[in-house]
Amino acid sequence: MTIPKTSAVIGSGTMGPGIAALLARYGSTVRLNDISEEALTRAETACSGASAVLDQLQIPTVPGGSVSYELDLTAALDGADFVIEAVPETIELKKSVLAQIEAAVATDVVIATNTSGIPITDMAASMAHPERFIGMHWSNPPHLIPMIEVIRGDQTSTEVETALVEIVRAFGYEAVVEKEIPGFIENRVLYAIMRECLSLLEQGVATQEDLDTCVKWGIGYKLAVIGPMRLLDMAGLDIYTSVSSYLNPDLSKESGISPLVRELTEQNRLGMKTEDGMYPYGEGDVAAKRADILRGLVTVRKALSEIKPV
Ligand SMILES: NC(=O)C1=CN([C@@H]2O[C@H](COP(=O)(O)OP(=O)(O)OC[C@H]3O[C@@H](n4cnc5c(N)ncnc54)[C@H](O)[C@@H]3O)[C@@H](O)[C@H]2O)C=CC1
Ligand SMILES: Cc1ncc(C(=O)O)c(C(=O)O)c1O
Repeated sequence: MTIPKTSAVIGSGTMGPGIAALLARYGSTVRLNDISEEALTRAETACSGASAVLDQLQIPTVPGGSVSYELDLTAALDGADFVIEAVPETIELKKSVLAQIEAAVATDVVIATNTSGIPITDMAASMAHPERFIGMHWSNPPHLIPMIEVIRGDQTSTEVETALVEIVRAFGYEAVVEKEIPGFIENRVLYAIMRECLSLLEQGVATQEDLDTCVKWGIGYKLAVIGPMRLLDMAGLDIYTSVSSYLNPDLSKESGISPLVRELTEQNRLGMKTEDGMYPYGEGDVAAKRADILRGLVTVRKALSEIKPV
């Protein structure tokens, strides 16, 4: 399967609209579904924004693609060749939505989940046809970050994995096919970074601004060009051995949720979505920051497409 003729994206919050816009750009007829009419209204703006970004990246439009916004789940799923689930990250909700999806599509329709790291096998436990269910972990923003993790559950068929890799590559994206482990690869590494940053912030060793500046320029910039395994060879494994001998024992071992994040979440200070989180946001700040982020990601994506990261 290359790009599916008809797709359904279930959940149109942070991730759904960008996923839908990319599928449509490549010619799929996409139905974007949500239980919230307000979310679907916001999604129309988000999809237009994502499409404008794809224009900036000069991604050609394959004729025939479209996005429609469907409050009714059965209507959204009617005749779908491919379904992506992108509802909130709780396994009970995902299982419930998967059951509804299975009831509405043919038994051979591929159902992919955008879970950030819930084991696919666990999610598939109550499915009638787990062989067609697979992890398809996009990174935010999905229409810009050209790498998707593909994760089989223990009953996912190899044909479905092959079909999904074909779809990912049809977007010109990197497909990383992985073993099933909580958090997969990307989030295990990302959350190790976040854990250490939050620990340094909680200890008063660094401010949010210090952490963002140091990680962006000292790590992110470098790792955008040089992968961490290649960087080990560049630095020298002897250096890594010396440094990790004293540093690894000193790194954060926090196994729970960061106390600071827990406190902010309990205060409903969730970040941009509530205009207050790690940073405060005044009038217009969120829109301005989002625009800056998109501008930066487009610029870097274009620059990186000039080279082949090592
Ligand atoms: N936000 C992020 O940076 C990333 C999130 N993910 C994963 O993608 C999934 C979605 O995440 P977000 O888009 O951030 O969540 P979100 O909370 O922004 O959006 C979820 C949407 O699902 C809708 N929804 C809830 N129950 C539903 C149902 N029964 N049927 C249809 N829609 C329903 C909500 O109304 C909401 O609009 C999660 O599994 C998350 O872990 C993956 C990569 C990145
Ligand atoms: C904080 C955070 N958590 C999860 C994810 C994900 O990839 O699932 C991301 C992301 O950048 O996509 C993230 O920033």
